Amino acid sequence: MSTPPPLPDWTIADTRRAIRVPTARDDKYRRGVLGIRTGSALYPGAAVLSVEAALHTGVGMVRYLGSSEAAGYVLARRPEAVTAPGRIQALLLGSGMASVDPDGEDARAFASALAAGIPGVLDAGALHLVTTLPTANVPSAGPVLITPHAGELARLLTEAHEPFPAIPESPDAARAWIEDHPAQAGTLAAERWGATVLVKGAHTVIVTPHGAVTRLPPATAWLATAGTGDVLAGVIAALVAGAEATRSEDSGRGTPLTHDALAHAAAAGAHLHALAAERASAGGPLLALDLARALAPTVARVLEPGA
Ligand SMILES: NC(=O)C1=CN([C@@H]2O[C@H](COP(=O)(O)OP(=O)(O)OC[C@H]3O[C@@H](n4cnc5c(N)ncnc54)[C@H](O)[C@@H]3O)[C@@H](O)[C@H]2O)[C@@H](O)CC1
Ligand SMILES: Nc1ncnc2c1ncn2[C@@H]1O[C@H](COP(=O)(O)OP(=O)(O)O)[C@@H](O)[C@H]1O
Repeated sequence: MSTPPPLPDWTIADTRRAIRVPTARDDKYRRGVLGIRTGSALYPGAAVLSVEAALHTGVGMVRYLGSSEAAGYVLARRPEAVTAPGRIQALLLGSGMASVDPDGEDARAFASALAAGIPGVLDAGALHLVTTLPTANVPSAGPVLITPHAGELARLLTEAHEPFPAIPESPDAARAWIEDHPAQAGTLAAERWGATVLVKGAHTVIVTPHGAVTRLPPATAWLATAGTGDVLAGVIAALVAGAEATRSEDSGRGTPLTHDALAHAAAAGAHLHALAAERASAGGPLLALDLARALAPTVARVLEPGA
């Protein structure tokens, strides 16, 4: 296959445009509410990290709708999170979860959010749901973003019902190929499953189903530590909730967020994550929770005139 055309380099101004800055007319609901289904008895920390990241990126409210085991940790750390169900502008599913049952409650909740036109983000244990989404070809459905690392994308591509000829059969060889060709691998998945794909790693790229590719500048390799991907999912999902809040204010129901807008939020989220990593690391080791806390001053810095 041919290499998709790269877009121009990503800039601070591009990231700034993805941040929904509150105005005097806003309240917490108008700013956007993010639903989060992350964490599990096995990985409760991932729930804390994704919620922390979303709140520090800036969102009107987080509804934490994940496991009751993880909810206790989330609320102990962040009483700002609300566990009551209700309206949301975006839904994040999968960080810190073992393989999500396609017929279970989490998958059903995700599918009904999409059917209602709400954008969705799939991470970690929920990535495989992208292969069976009932709304993949429904124009009024919310668009889906998936955020795999090379190993997770290798599993998706090698286990696909209809094989991909370009992809080596063994998951290890496929992973190595994806690390060398993240844009091509992301394009295969995006075109096959009608989702926007963010391939994370040393070279993060975002691909839309119609083949637009965004490449992020390289981030610090101190990011290669447990929990930073859970933070990334929370950052991006918060920006998606803000984008959906703006879209619904401007256009109402019936015209869901476009994949271009979803990809823009994903790239801006990855950029904020990389800038916050610089701040949290300062040239040394960084911890995922400190990365999440560094997001608020990073957003402020990006919004400064002339940044
Ligand atoms: N604090 C938390 O709660 C965290 C939760 N996490 C969650 O953990 C789940 C699994 O994520 P992963 O990225 O680990 O999943 P992966 O499936 O990418 O990683 C597991 C793979 O790594 C291999 N592996 C494990 N230990 C290894 C070692 N010491 N040396 C070499 N290979 C090794 C395993 O054999 C397996 O193939 C996700 O749901 C994720 O969200 C992670 O984000 C880490 C932090
Ligand atoms: N070598 C690296 N250089 C720069 N960024 C990296 C590197 N390795 C990982 N990252 C980033 O760190 C994060 C790791 O995510 P992930 O693998 O899902 O970790 P976890 O599952 O522990 O949360 C991603 O944002 C990824 O882009």
